[in-house]
Amino acid sequence: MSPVLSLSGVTVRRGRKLLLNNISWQVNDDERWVILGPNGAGKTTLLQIAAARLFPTAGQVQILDEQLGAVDVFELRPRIGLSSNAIANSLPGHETALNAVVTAAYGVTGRWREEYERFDEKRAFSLLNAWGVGTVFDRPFSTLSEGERKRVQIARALMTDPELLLLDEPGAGLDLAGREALVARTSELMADEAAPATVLVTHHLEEIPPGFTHVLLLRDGEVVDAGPISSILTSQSLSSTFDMPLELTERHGRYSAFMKQ
Ligand SMILES: Nc1ncnc2c1ncn2[C@@H]1O[C@H](COP(=O)(O)OP(=O)(O)OP(=O)(O)O)[C@@H](O)[C@H]1O
Repeated sequence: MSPVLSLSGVTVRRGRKLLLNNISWQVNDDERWVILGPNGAGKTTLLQIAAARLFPTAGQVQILDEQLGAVDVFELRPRIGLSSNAIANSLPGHETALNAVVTAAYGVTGRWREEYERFDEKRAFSLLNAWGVGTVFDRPFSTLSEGERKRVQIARALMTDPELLLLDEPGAGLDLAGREALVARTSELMADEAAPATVLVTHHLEEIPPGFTHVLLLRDGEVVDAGPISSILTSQSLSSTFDMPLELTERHGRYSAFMKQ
């Protein structure tokens, strides 16, 4: 077990607003973390830091044994798989699903004049297949359904065989069957010993795939609690995080929560 991500006293300030306040957090290579918290809690900001796409105003960030601020982020980023709305929005809509994935190998979003190795295209295709979207490989990204896009994005995030995988709301906008398929596939990936350390941001407890080991609860840019899901995710900790009396239920490794009646 060794750390892949380590934050110490991390603060992000924009004007007078503190987006993150004095966050200390460590992710080890065999851990799968979920980040939960209300709208505006700072989840995406935290993930952007973990992805080496944002520098903190104060504090230290160590990613894959490199110190943020003292490393060339363009060398570090290919070692981190990121699936987020921001990345999806930067993918040119006319690019095919296959190109949306294969371009990750070159750290770009659109195909230009690069000569892609046959090996890369084969890997991109097999990732599309593994995520159940192999049949849409030649369709423009903009014509894909939300569920197809989300799966293409995850395939893209895995293209460079990352050591750290960051998924920002991968289930947002999916219908029930799409969500369940995504949860099942992610859970399968997490069960693979070779899978990278993973951090998943979600709004819905139903989207936590079985196999996730840890949870970080965030509120107003501060950590409410963090640690193993089995001990940290409770009705009480959720109620404090969301400032509402909530009752947590767990069944076969799946979670949900409702307002206490
Ligand atoms: N450049 C900025 N200047 C000022 N405030 C900002 C800036 N960027 C983000 N914020 C604010 O920081 C807070 C945290 O944003 P962030 O997107 O990290 O939250 P989140 O937990 O991911 O929210 P959501 O669940 O709604 O996606 C929000 O209140 C947001 O409005």
